Amino acid sequence: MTVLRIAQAQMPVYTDIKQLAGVLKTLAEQAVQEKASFLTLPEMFCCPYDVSSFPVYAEPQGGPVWQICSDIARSFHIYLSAGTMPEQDENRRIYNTAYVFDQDGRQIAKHRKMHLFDINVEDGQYFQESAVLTAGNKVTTFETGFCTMGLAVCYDIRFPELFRLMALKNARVIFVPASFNMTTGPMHWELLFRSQAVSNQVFIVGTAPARDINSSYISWGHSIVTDPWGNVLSSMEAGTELRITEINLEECSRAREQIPVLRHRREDVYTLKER
Ligand SMILES: O=C(O)CCC(=O)C(=O)O
Repeated sequence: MTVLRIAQAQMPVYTDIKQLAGVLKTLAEQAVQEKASFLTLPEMFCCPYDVSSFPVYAEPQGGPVWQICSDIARSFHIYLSAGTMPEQDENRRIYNTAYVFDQDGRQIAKHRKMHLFDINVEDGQYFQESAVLTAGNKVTTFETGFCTMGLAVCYDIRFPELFRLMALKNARVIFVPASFNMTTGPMHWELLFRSQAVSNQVFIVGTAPARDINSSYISWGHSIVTDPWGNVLSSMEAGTELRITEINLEECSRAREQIPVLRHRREDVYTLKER
């Protein structure tokens, strides 16, 4: 099948697990009514985006929020890109982790944010994820009934090598749960999504939390879908919204045939390899 419908939930952060379960159920119901095959959630949809909160809300893979997501995917028979949540491993290390579940509720992908968000912009945003988080070290692609897809988290979008490696593994759609801010959002959000999409001739689906001006970190919102030609197919404002976007996977092949940049790489001069 070449056409697929993606439902993106730009939603507030819910820390109460019962409330979260109810909201996700409603979102999944609406997504299914709209004939979407995928539902996507934002970065840290179940935990304030704040270094002091990550250890408080961290759970192991298979924990309560993970279980709710798996149940939602299975009950509504929908693929779920379950944003990210703080994940704690057996050594008490904490990661910013994205999971994807298939329509039977099985986990089919897991990506631990590979590039930690440590920035300090003069008169703007400061953040130091590395104060509490550990970086992942795997490039993540996975198979679906539609095509190979990829997964990255927010700041990862600034690293063209990662996106090129996913494209070389034949990813045609890349999910990016993300939460840019009021400094870097207006400057770089759309530019980065468009540039990674056009350079690698992939669809990129960026899903952000709804803006909450009372939180310590204010989300830019603007959840987005970009296509393999670098077009913006969908772009939200900052508020809560469930947005459906239809994508035609044929566009990936068309872009790659007509402007064959992946084939034109000069591997005799430079190489990019995954360790
Ligand atoms: O790269 C940026 O400007 C924002 C990144 C970010 O907010 C994040 O990684 O959570």
